[in-house]
Order: sequence, then structure tokens, then C-alpha cells
Amino acid sequence: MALSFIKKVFTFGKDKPAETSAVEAELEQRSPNEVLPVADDPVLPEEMDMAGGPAADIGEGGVEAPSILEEAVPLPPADQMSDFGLVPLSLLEAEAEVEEVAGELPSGSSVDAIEDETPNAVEAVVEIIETLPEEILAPDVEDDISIPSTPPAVEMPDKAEDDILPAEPSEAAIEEPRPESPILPKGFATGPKVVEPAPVVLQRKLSWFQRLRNGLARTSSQLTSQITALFTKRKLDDETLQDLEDLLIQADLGVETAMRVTDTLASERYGKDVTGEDVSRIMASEIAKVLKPVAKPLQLDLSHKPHVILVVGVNGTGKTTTIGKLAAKLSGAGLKVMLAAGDTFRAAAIEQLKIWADRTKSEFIGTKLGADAAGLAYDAFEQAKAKKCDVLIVDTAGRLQNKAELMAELEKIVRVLGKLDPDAPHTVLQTLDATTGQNALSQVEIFRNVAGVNGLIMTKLDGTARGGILVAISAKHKLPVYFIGVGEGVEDLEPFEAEDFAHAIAGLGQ
Ligand SMILES: Nc1nc2c(ncn2[C@@H]2O[C@H](COP(=O)(O)OP(=O)(O)OP(=O)(O)O)[C@@H](O)[C@H]2O)c(=O)[nH]1
Repeated sequence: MALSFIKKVFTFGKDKPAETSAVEAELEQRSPNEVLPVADDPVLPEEMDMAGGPAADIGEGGVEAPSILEEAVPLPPADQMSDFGLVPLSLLEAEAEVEEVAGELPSGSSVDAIEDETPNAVEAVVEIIETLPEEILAPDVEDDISIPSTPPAVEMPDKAEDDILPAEPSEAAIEEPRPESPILPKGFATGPKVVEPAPVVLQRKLSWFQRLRNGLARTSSQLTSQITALFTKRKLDDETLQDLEDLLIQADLGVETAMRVTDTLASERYGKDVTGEDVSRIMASEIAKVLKPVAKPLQLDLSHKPHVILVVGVNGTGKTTTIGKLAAKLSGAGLKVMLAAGDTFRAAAIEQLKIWADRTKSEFIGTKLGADAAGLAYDAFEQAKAKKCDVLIVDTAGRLQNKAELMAELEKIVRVLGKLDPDAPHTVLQTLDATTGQNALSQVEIFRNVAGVNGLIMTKLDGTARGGILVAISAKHKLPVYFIGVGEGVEDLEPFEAEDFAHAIAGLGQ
């Protein structure tokens, strides 16, 4: 196509215009020896551009050139180019310009129009072609050039109807043959979904006691290693007893329990050799004595319809989660439960409780964010009565015990519930975060005064708990401890067992 077009232009040879165009100036700067090979049917590599691609730099000898093309086809000396069917690069560049201009003109424009647009390029083409031998030019010379207004019709060979093949897809649409088992990215799988029976659990989930022990490991291992260090090769005397008492107090067990342990130890072993294990055993036994009276089941008076449980505590101590766990136990036992989202401070808390209600098939009552929590508690109580619920559990917003305003709101909730039933709320549960330590002691003190807390649940005993504080709280307040939380899951709420807890703190087995 290119050469035939040039040939056509060639037949229109004209005088060179007087002024030199920028294109021409550039062309003139180039070595006349710059050439590209034009084979009969040239197929250039994709990265080569006929008009603007890297030119082959042929030296005097006409051979050196650092291009892919040269490596593939060694070039002859410049003066013999045409003998080998080669044309100068300058010709191709001028031709490209002419073609580009022609392409921008309206279809049907004559060659004169092209010349008007780019006289210099046409002139350059003509000039160069005049120097080329006839045989490298295309044989089909026509005397007129015009840009066809319609593409030439392609003559198709006649085909019998049966021979008509479906239209062939375009090259882009031709799909690569697909491998039989495609390799999918990580996280995907193929094939029909297979419902497999649950595999035999080889690695059993940790028992709640193991989780409790793990949670209390920090307390227990610290204690036991210090006790062992204290009693290695030492007889039990006043000094070691005092040191032991200090250790126990540091472990949050409280002065009272610490003294119980040292008194018992002194009465049994004073002046004798004592091992760390002896001390741990006595410690576990004394702690269990403190905890046993408070390890009680949560008593439900189902003559009340509903039995109202109000759940209070500092932010994040696990109120909402514990309510979900309790609801699961109760509704699982066939009781009709309603959950009331009295934490009107936090949208997420309302949503969280709703999810727990759905999950445990409990009734749910909520209100809008920022609404009066006492009003919601009242409505919940009425609705739970109307629906004959067995248990109503009311969530409340977490609050710091030193925020008087919030504590007053809590007082109001209790008062309002009491209007519908003087005994309500029948249970006021406080959640305590086992990772808190000493602060939990004052939390109980204050919530007990404001909301009449009459039972405790210690949560997060599976974490890095400082469970010693529960012993101190129990010794001081003697409030029932109903459950302990040993995880975030619905089943991770265990009845509180004094012996187990005492053993876990002392680092002993169950
Ligand atoms: N590991 C562990 N995490 C718990 C336990 N109980 C609650 N949590 C987590 O503690 C976080 C706080 O629990 P929530 O139930 O939202 O506490 P809350 O007291 O209702 O919080 P506020 O609404 O902010 O007052 C959540 O991430 C719970 O999943 C537990 O026994 N073990």
C-alpha cells in the first residue's frame, strides 16, 4: 500500500517550493543513508514504528546499526540499497506525513488537496522516489489519486447455503482453551459444595477450667514462683510469713484472705520446712473457704411474670455480652425471655442486644438513641407482663461509678421498675471485668449503693485476668457470684465454682 501510494504521488511530480518547511528541515538533517529495509512483504516487529521508530544508523561502510532489525537482517552498503529492494527512511517518513494528512481530509478529497495541506512532504516523496529504480516501486500505477468515498467492495466467492459457516468470532473474542482444572486464587474453590459431617475434633476446645486457669495464669504463676523463691531452704518464721502476706496482698487477694492463709500456715508449719506446694495447697483451701459462701446459683422467682434482671456495671465490663449468654441459657431451657436495650447512649449497644435477642430467640424492646432509659425500662416491663415473659433482662449504659448524673439515672431506672412491682428489679446483676484489679472493689461499693446490686458476674476470666480481686470482693461484700465469663462466645458463661476458682488462682489442677 505504501509504495503504490508513493508511486501515485510520483506521477504528479512538481517543482520544489522556495521556502523550507520544518518537516523538510528535519528530513534534511538526517543522513541520506538512513534507510529501513522494505522487503516484498515486510513484517516489522511490533515495537518498530515505520515513521517514528528508531532509525537504523548506517555508517560509511553501511553496515553498523544497533537495532533488532539489523541483527536479524544485515544491511548492504548505502549505495547498493536499492539493489536489495531497500528505500531510504526519509522516504518513508515523508510518505507517512502525506498519508497522515490524507487521512485527516474528508473522504473523496483529491491529491491536490493533500498537496495544498502538506506540499513539502509530497515534494520530498517525489524527490526521493525519482532517485529510486523503477523495480522497487509497485507495478500498478494509476494516474489519479483520490481518497475513496466508500471502501471498495470485496468480492466474495459464491457459496452454497450449506457452506455458510457461522460468523467467526473476532480475534479478541476467541477464547484461549480453558484448562480442565483452573488454578483459582487463594480463598476460592471449585466443584459442588460438599456437606461433610463435622470432623472428629482432634484438638478439643479448652475446657472452661483450662480457660480459667489460662486466664489466671499470670496471677498464679507469679504467685507460685514468688512463693517457691520465698520458701526455698527456709524454715517458716515471722519474716517469711510477713513476706508471704505481702505477696498475697499484691495479688489482689485482700488483707483478710492473706491473713487467713498466713495464720493457717503458721498454725500448721511454724518452725518447720515448708515447700512452695505446701503454701499453694493451703492458699487454695483458704481462698475456697472465702468463695464458697458466695458461689450461688442465680435464683429466679418465676412467680413474677416476669422476673426482672437489671444488669449494671462500668463501660465495657461485658454487660451486653453477658445478657446474651444468660438469654441463651434461659431460652434454651424453655423460658420466655425479653431483652430491653436500656443502653440508650450507644447505638451499637442497641444493635448488639438486638442481635443477641435474635440469636437467642428472645423478645426485644429498644428505643431511639438518647431516649430516656427509665422510660424504656418501664415500657419493657409492661410489655413483658403483657406477653407473659418469664424473664425480662434490662441492659443499661456503662457508666463510671464517679459520674453522679449517670448514677442518678440508674437510680431512676430502679425506681421506675419498682412502680410496677415493688420487688422489681428482682435481681440487680453487676458485671466486673477480671482484668481490672483493685478498681473493681470500689465499683461494687458504689453500684451496690446506687442500684442495690445483689449479685455479681465476673467476665473476661479467660484473658489476662487478675482474678484475685474477686476473692477480696467476696470477703468484703459477700455478694453472690453467679457466673464467670470465660470467653466471648454464647456458651462461655459458667456457673461460679469456688474450689475450681481457688485452685486456678493457686496454680493447682481442678
Ligand atoms: N474474652 C472475653 N471477652 C468478653 C467477655 N465478656 C465480654 N467480653 C467482651 O468485652 C467487650 C465489651 O463487652 P460488652 O458486652 O459490650 O460490654 P458492656 O458492658 O455492655 O459495654 P458498654 O455498653 O460500653 O457499657 C466485648 O468485646 C465483649 O465481647 C468474656 O467473658 N471474655
